[in-house]
Amino acid sequence: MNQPPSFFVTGTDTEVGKTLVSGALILKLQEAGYKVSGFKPVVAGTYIDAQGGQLNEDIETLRLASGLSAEDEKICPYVLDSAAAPHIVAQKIGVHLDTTVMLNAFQEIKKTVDCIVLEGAGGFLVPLNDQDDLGDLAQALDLPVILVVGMRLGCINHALLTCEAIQSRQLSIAGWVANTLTEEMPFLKENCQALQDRIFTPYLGRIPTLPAHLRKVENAPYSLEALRFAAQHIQLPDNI
Ligand SMILES: Nc1ncnc2c1ncn2[C@@H]1O[C@H](COP(=O)(O)OP(=O)(O)OP(=O)(O)O)[C@@H](O)[C@H]1O
Ligand SMILES: C[C@H](N)[C@H](N)CCCCCC(=O)O
Ligand SMILES: [Mg+2]
Repeated sequence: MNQPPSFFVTGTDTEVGKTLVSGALILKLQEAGYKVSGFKPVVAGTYIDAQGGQLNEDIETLRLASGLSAEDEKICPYVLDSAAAPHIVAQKIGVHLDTTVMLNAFQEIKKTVDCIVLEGAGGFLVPLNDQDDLGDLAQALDLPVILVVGMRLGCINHALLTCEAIQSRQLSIAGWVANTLTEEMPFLKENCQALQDRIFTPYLGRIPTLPAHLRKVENAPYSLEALRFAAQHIQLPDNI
């Protein structure tokens, strides 16, 4: 069996469904027979769970999808408490977000799995420190990118800008996903078509609005059921 590539999942913005799609991709790669782990280079925003543990929703979702327990491999080297731009939160507490630390953490996990689904933080050019941003990390890893488009007004421009930024770094876009954040988006079909007409990379599918019982609750990860629902509506990039 060929080794699949790892993927860098980015989005048109923060809160567009990158975690939902990353979890769904992990499930699909597992279904295809691969050992997969999620990875986050940095998270910003934690909550305290019933057992008093300090957790992050994205890490817990990726851990759940990957079938990892809390004791397993650490899938995020930087866990910051405040839900804000990571480089600002880090600076406030005197932490330098170091891309080398992220690259090393990624490579360590890579030794234990066939492939990694890395979820970015916010959009593609979110800064990590005064020099580097997430696009630099994607470039250093040289990973194919999967773009999640959160279907809301403004997403056409955001999607096209993001594609330009990815391609200007000589990275390939393995595909893009339309994620229907709300049912009420006017002209949803036309917006999807406008994107398909302008993004010349594989369209991996459209995730409908999650049914009410699958919606994510605050301070908790997505359920496996929600990730399975999303997985049913997307396909893996070709040749996997
Ligand atoms: N298809 C969908 N239907 C309904 N709600 C959705 C859908 N996709 C995402 N959401 C909601 O949008 C919010 C953001 O989703 P998610 O956490 O996956 O985004 P993200 O891009 O990973 O955000 P971040 O930048 O914080 O990592 C969540 O509250 C989630 O429940
Ligand atoms: C806290 C949030 N959920 C994300 N993890 C980080 C989003 C950073 C956005 C920064 C920006 O583009 O202005
Ligand atoms: Mg997320």
